[in-house]
Amino acid sequence: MKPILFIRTLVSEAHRARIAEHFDVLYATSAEDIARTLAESGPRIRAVLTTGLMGLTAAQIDAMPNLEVVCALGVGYENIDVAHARQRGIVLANGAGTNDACVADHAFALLLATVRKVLPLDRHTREGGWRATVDMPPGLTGKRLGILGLGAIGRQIARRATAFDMEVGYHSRRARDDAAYPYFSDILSLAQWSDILVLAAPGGPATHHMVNAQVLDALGPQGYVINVARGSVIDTEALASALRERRIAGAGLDVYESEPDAPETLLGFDTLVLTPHVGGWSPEAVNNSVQRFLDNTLGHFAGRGVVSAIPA
Ligand SMILES: NC(=O)C1=CN([C@@H]2O[C@H](COP(=O)(O)OP(=O)(O)OC[C@H]3O[C@@H](n4cnc5c(N)ncnc54)[C@H](O)[C@@H]3O)[C@@H](O)[C@H]2O)C=CC1
Ligand SMILES: O=C(O)C(=O)COP(=O)(O)O
Repeated sequence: MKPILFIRTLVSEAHRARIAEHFDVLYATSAEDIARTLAESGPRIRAVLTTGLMGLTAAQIDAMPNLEVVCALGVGYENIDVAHARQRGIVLANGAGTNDACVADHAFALLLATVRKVLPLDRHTREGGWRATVDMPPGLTGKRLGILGLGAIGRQIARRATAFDMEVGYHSRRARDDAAYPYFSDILSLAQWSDILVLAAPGGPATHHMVNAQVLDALGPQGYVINVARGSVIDTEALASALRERRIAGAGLDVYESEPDAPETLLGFDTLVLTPHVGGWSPEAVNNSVQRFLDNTLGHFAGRGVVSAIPA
């Protein structure tokens, strides 16, 4: 008999079919359907697939007394009640390293579009404008790129920046022995040094509003911020004020405090490039993440353990 898996986040039909070779799948994505599934089948569920955004609450965990393993499809797990799950002895795993290249590509897509003003120039061209009437956008060569979080994604961003002949610096919880880039012991000094600040650290309380008015002012009127991490890392109101008062030059955002909506206060700026949390979204990256989910859960049920446990 296959173990019963509850998928509580959007997963394509093709991927669900692949997963169903190994599990009996219960699939629910709306709040109502999730509540009904838990009420009807909670005790039968042995595994859950969710995401950082969709999470899993303590009450939901308690509705599944025989739950053994919870997996986040992607890397982030900020809305999974990890402490509660651990208390219950539930194994936790994520898709660490499955989408890093894709997210780094996307960070660069946002970075280039923002700094080289691609969207306003596209509009200008379609309206019959030509180059004499627009401000010259800056180039990237020789610019300083500051990275918050030199993990899997941060390193891929650093490699790409090096290929663009940019200087790279970073701030993480600690300096890394295996990275030659200059380390800054706090975000403020990194922002003071940087022309462009790229955020690639996890969400959650430790990074909440790390990028505030002071950090944006340290970046300065020629500075840019790119966020592919989590919306909570930037104080949205402080960013809106800095853009309105031109205290920074622009921003590129893939993630928001108000997901799944982009905040109203940001929609009017043409110094801003927005995408709807698609940084880890490519056929290749999603395939990797689904494969990792299978490796994790099948490893667990075969007694080998998961491949990428969420760190303690
Ligand atoms: N836009 C998107 O679609 C995606 C966003 N993400 C976000 O990016 C984050 C990072 O992903 P990975 O690089 O794969 O994870 P990772 O775990 O490999 O790297 C995280 C890095 O952040 C640093 N960090 C953690 N807490 C910190 C703190 N309080 N202050 C400073 N640095 C801190 C760590 O030291 C580490 O270097 C994920 O947690 C997720 O929130 C991840 C994938 C897709
Ligand atoms: O890997 C991550 O953390 C991501 O943000 C990717 O999105 P997802 O978790 O698949 O909703």
